[in-house]
Amino acid sequence: MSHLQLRSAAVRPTADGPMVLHPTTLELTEQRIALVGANGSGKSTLARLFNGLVPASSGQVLVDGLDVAGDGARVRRRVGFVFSDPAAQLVMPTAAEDVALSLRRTHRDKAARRAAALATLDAFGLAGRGDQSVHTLSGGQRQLLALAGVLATSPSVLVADEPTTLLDLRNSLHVGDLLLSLEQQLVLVTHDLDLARRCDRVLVIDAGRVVHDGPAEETVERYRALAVAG
Ligand SMILES: Nc1ncnc2c1ncn2[C@@H]1O[C@H](COP(=O)(O)OP(=O)(O)OP(=O)(O)O)[C@@H](O)[C@H]1O
Repeated sequence: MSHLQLRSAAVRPTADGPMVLHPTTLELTEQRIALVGANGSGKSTLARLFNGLVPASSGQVLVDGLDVAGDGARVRRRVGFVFSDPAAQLVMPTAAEDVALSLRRTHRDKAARRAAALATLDAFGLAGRGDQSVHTLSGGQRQLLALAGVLATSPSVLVADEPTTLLDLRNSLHVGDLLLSLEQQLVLVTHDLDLARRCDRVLVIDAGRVVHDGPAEETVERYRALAVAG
C-alpha cells in the first residue's frame, strides 16, 4: 500500500488571500480513503496536493517518501488522478486512441496497443465505442473513459475527484464498485455518502481543515451532524 503524507502542508493561493487549506499533518496508509465536506471546503485542494496539481504553499507532501515538490515526475507516474470534469483529461480524438495513449509505455506494438485499449473499453462498459469521437460520447461515457485511461497507466494510487457525479445510477454503482475493488490505494473526493461509508477511513473537511478523521461509519455520521447543524 502506498504511503501518503502531509507535513504541515498548507495552501494559500495568494500571499494576501485566505488559506484554502490550513497547515495539515496526515498519514494515509489505508486502502480506501474518502474526503467529504461541503462545497468549497477544500477537498479538491487537498486531493490535488498528492500529485502536485496544487502546490503546497508551505510544508511538505510526500508519496512513498518522494517529495511532490522535488520529484514531481516520479510522483505523477505513481499517482493517477481522475477529475470530476472528464474534459480536463481526454486529449485524443477517439475513445480507443485516448486509452491507447495511456498504454504507450506498456504496449509498444501499435496493434497490440489498440487491442488492449479496446479490451479496456469493454471492461468499462464502453464496448463498441472505440472509434467514436470523444466529443460525441455522453457525459457519463466520457467519465468512464477518463477513468479507464487513468487506470490503464497502472498507478499505485488513484485520486478521484467526484468521479461518479455525471453517471446515471447504474454506472454510478458500477464505477463505485470498481473503485472500491481496486488493488491500488484510493483517495476519493465524494458527496456520495454511501460510497464514503464503504471506505476504510473518512476525513471530513470544513473551511480548509480536517475536522473529523476516522473509521467510515462513525465519521460519516459526524459529517451528517455537522451539515445538519449548519
Ligand atoms: N487558486 C485559487 N485561488 C483562490 N481561491 C481558490 C483557489 N483554489 C481554490 N480556491 C478556493 O478554495 C476553496 C476550496 O476549494 P476546493 O475546490 O478545494 O473545494 P471543494 O471542497 O473541492 O468544493 P466542491 O465540493 O464544491 O468541489 C473554495 O472557496 C475555492 O474557491
